[in-house]
Amino acid sequence: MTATTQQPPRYFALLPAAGVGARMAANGPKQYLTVGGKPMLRHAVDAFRASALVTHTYVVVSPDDGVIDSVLPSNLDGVTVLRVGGATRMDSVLNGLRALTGVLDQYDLVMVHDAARPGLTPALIAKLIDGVGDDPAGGLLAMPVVDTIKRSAPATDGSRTSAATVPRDGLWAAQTPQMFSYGLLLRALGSAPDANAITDDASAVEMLGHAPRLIEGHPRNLKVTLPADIRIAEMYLANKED
Ligand SMILES: Nc1ccn([C@@H]2O[C@H](COP(=O)(O)OP(=O)(O)OP(=O)(O)O)[C@@H](O)[C@H]2O)c(=O)n1
Ligand SMILES: C[C@](O)(CO)[C@H](O)COP(=O)(O)O
Repeated sequence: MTATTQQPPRYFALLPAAGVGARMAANGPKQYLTVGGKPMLRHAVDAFRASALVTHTYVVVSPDDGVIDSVLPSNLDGVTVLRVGGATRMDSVLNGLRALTGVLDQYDLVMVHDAARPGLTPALIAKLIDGVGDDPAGGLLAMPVVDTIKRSAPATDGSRTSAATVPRDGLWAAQTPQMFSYGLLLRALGSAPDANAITDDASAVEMLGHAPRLIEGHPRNLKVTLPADIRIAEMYLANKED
């Protein structure tokens, strides 16, 4: 009888960083805004570089990006830039995965993380990896919803009214990283019907009938979306314990 050997899992990071930051309305893409002393994208990349669990980090930028070389010099250990960004977040992630054909194995685990979440830490990366374990459906960081949730309706004067209160039981707000095997994520995003309707990776995996695990994240891992979020992110970045 021959003994079978099982390889330990390999973990990779893939950061979509090809957005324009329309809601931030800054002078350029928000992932390059300085928060807590360095570009937002650099914080996110450095969290993966600081994690002993992560083999390599890939960053997806627009083909015509003129800033990335100054933020991630080509001699930076453990990081590769892929100039294959697309029109939507889903397109950028899918293009990045396709560019890694032959580089990643279908069982390799890929953590997709927004460049616009600078508060990620190696401890949160380890918590996700530990929480998902060997679940073939993968999983994601997320936060249980704590506010009372309202469904709005338009008022005659153009403002909004509260039409109903939606039970918040069981509602979680998705964060990233979201981690899946390379093969599953490629299949899920490759078969998803509408790139504009897929706002995160887990939703494409759910469409294949899988139920990814929810692992509680942390408020410090907020996505910087609106101008006011910059100050909140800086508050967390100033305090490594949060
Ligand atoms: N075509 C796109 C759109 C988004 N992203 C990335 O996806 C992440 C999360 O998206 P979001 O916060 O929506 O970023 P933007 O699309 O830049 O912001 P906005 O929707 O306000 O334009 C960001 O790191 C962003 O750079 C991407 O790689 N490619
Ligand atoms: C992936 C994500 O960060 C999870 O919260 C989010 O879905 C990004 O897209 P959004 O359009 O900014 O909600």
